[in-house]
Amino acid sequence: MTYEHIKIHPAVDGGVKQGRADFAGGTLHCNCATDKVEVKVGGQTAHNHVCGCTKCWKPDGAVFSQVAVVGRDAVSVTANGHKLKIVNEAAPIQRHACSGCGAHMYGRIENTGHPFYGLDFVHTELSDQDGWSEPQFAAFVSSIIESGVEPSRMGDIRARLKELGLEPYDALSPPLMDAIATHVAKQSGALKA
Ligand SMILES: N[C@@H](CCC(=O)N[C@@H](CSCO)C(=O)NCC(=O)O)C(=O)O
Ligand SMILES: [Zn+2]
Ligand SMILES: [Zn+2]
Repeated sequence: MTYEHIKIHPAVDGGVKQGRADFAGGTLHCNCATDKVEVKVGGQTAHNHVCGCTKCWKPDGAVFSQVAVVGRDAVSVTANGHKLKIVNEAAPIQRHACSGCGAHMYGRIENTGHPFYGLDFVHTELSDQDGWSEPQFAAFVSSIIESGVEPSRMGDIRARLKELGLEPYDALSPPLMDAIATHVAKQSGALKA
């Protein structure tokens, strides 16, 4: 039995494409026909994953987003930055979206106490270049129900994610959850800083 007919995200539906260890970054463009917002990412991304949460940007028709992190110092807006608007200033991840096409160009954490402060969130499918790090797991899988996916479809969707080698989690992956908990424990004093 294959679950190939279950669509997750265009970047993985045909199989997960491996990244290149020597890839040193590239350029993202929004989906506007003209005056595209351009963002330079000056390094390879990490922790790429598909995310089912309602906050991450998904291409039309996709059930999951695909999102990775990179150091904030590596991210710069190189064209048409005037089109960018922050989706929700109050969210931990401030997503800078193109007001023309809606694509999220980068998500930035401004709270210096956040476990992931220093990392920006980017969607490397907005780049024409090959070599970006491949998605490694599926996060916030149960959250797709919040976007209207029928709960009865969850078994097939999780089976497809496993078939693609994207282990499904209902939060982030265990290493990332451990990193968050370690940060919190160091802040509270439960662990030595
Ligand atoms: N059920 C909620 C979950 C939203 C959520 O917590 N999303 C995570 C992961 S986004 C990238 O992996 C998060 O860190 N959000 C912070 C933010 O969005 O600013 C839902 O689906 O909405
Ligand atoms: Zn645009
Ligand atoms: Zn998300």
